[in-house]
Amino acid sequence: MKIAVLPGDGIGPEIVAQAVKVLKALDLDLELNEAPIGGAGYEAAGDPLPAETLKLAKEADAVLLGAVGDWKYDSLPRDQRPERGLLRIRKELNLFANLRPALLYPELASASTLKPEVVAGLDIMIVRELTGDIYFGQPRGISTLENGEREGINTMRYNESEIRRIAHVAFSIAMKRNKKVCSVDKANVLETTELWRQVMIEVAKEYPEVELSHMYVDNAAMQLIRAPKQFDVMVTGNIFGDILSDEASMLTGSIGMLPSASLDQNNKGMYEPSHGSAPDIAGKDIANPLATILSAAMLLRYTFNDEANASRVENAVKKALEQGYRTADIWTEGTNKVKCSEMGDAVVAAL
Ligand SMILES: NC(=O)c1ccc[n+]([C@@H]2O[C@H](COP(=O)([O-])OP(=O)(O)OC[C@H]3O[C@@H](n4cnc5c(N)ncnc54)[C@H](O)[C@@H]3O)[C@@H](O)[C@H]2O)c1
Ligand SMILES: CC(C)[C@H](C(=O)O)[C@@H](O)C(=O)O
Ligand SMILES: [Mg+2]
Repeated sequence: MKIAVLPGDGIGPEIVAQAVKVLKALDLDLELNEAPIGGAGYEAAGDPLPAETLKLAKEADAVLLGAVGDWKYDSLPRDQRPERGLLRIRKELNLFANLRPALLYPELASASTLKPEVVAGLDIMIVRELTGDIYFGQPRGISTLENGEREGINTMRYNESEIRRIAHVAFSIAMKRNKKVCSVDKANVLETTELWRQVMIEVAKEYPEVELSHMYVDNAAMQLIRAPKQFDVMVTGNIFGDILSDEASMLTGSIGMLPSASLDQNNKGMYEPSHGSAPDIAGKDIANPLATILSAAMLLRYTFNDEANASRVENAVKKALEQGYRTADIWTEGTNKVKCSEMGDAVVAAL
């Protein structure tokens, strides 16, 4: 198994080290190759996605990524900023399907800011389209108008085939779950998402067993907090999925619990936590590494088809939580507050 390991910035190196520790403890035939991305790529090669890093990622079966970004790069030209490196690698590898499972481990019911009964038993799969939408649409930029005023522009854009392929991913996943897909759009206002809705309805005909519903994104944001367990699979575009997945992470106790898989048509994938580089807590060994460890489990499941080891890692996470280990973000009275590296050790010990 050839894995490109891209720790990135901020807490990236700390959390990726824990996931690597867990993967190594599994006794698999692993070839791990590390390379810089994001701010680390800019420092090393003047490019947030250095050519060497991209080559390594393309040659690997899968990519394990930490996070990118730091405030100190915010004044760089946009193409040199860390986030652009992440967007480019997603596009270059054609990782159009971003799976973000929001699953509540029962031990963390009281770590959520919502009432335990609202979140108990939560198990939502957010399917976010990842290589289209306003993130990539042209034209974009900031220009100066004739009257001297500046104008910022981004273009929300989806073509039919992009919507169709993410719809198939969502419906196929729903077939293995509770057979419910909620498509989230803003079809009452935006033509892009009016087309999104039309294509969802067309594709749904190929999956007669799956119940398709539609929800406007503003209502979806509210429903996720009001009654999150009504959802099974949620499918949505890039920007709405970015926002709703951060929101959903809090249902699981912390943003530090939400893993992700970004897949191409052949399940080659990049695996990363849904959260960012958390510059506010970087370098202190206090970040929650579980989202990254759970992303490594997704790597085993989706790219290597190794359900046994994927479940082994997930069960070890569950056991570590049952044993009372908690990083600061999920700590509650009566549990054992541990550092990031100690949480990694606890998961390894529970394998
Ligand atoms: N996929 C990615 O690489 C990714 C995702 C989101 C944001 N970013 C970037 O990260 C930087 C910081 O962005 P932000 O502050 O808006 O979002 P963030 O997700 O980095 O942090 C938001 C808050 O959540 C906390 N947090 C995040 N991950 C945590 C973890 N594992 N354990 C404990 N607490 C955690 C942080 O301390 C912070 O208070 C920016 O440069 C942004 O562009 C990168
Ligand atoms: C850092 C940023 C480019 C990224 C995104 O918006 O996709 C992040 O927020 C995420 O959710 O992975
Ligand atoms: Mg995000």
